Amino acid sequence: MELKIRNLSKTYANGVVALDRVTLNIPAGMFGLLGPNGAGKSTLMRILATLQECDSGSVFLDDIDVLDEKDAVRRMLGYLPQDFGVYPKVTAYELLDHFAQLKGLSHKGRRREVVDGLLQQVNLWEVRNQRLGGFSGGMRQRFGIAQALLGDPRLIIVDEPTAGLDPQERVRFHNLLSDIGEDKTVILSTHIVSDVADLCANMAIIHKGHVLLCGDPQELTYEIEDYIWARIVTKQELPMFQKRHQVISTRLLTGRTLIHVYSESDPGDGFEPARASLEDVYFATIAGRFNAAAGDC
Ligand SMILES: Nc1ncnc2c1ncn2[C@@H]1O[C@H](COP(=O)(O)OP(=O)(O)OP(=O)(O)O)[C@@H](O)[C@H]1O
Repeated sequence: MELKIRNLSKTYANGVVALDRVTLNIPAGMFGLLGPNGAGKSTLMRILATLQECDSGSVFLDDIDVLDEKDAVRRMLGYLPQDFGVYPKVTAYELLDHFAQLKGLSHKGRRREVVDGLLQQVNLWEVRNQRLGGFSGGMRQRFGIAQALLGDPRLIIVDEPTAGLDPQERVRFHNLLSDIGEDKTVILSTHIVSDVADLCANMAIIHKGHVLLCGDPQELTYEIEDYIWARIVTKQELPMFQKRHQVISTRLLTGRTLIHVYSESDPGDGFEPARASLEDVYFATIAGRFNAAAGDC
């Protein structure tokens, strides 16, 4: 199954251009859509989930015209929105059972099987009779995945699911997503680079409504490897280095600052070749320095 997005554009009534001729191919498996706040990720996710209209462009899910055949898309779609709210006073079991009825699972025995199975899959079986209001952020997000999986969707869209989760909950959530991702198309929108580095076989970076880069995260990291240089500087030295070099990231390291710069040749000034990571790819791309695969998305 492949999702083909062509020249998708959306301008809001206030004049903000959220998407500007976005073109992307999204194959089966886990796909990461990475971009800073305001990049246009949620707008794109909502259009793909048939919840919002675009101005122009086309989207095809294999043969299905996503912008036109909304009912067909909805039958094979699972969606976890960024602001997924739950009713605090009902239990996990009751709410999932309710969503299952809305999805058309009218046969009681069959519904019970599906709801039981999903609660086990997302590891909420033990707490199924507890009220959702008492759930942690991670538990709530896992519940969100359970409802997105109702009806056995082939396309799953999750919008910024790990924001606000603690590291342990994030790992748990990653494991859950990677299990699902094996035989479906999962689009994960996020501004957290490690979500994509840990999980996704393919990715795109979106910024100010434009797709800047796409490809395999490991290959992209490999491509940038020779251009990333590091050194430690003091707080006072930092502005000088920022003036003289293309600094793409700064990180505090026991009171001092580790900086990474992008340079196609040895930048001198005491820099050493650094081991590149997807974070370097991300920051260099956002800074307009790296566009290895632009145009091939
Ligand atoms: N309903 C709306 N009306 C006007 N502008 C909007 C609307 N929704 C989003 N925008 C603007 O469109 C741009 C893209 O927003 P969008 O929510 O798609 O980005 P995002 O990448 O998902 O960011 P975030 O992580 O902050 O949600 C932003 O500048 C945002 O302020």
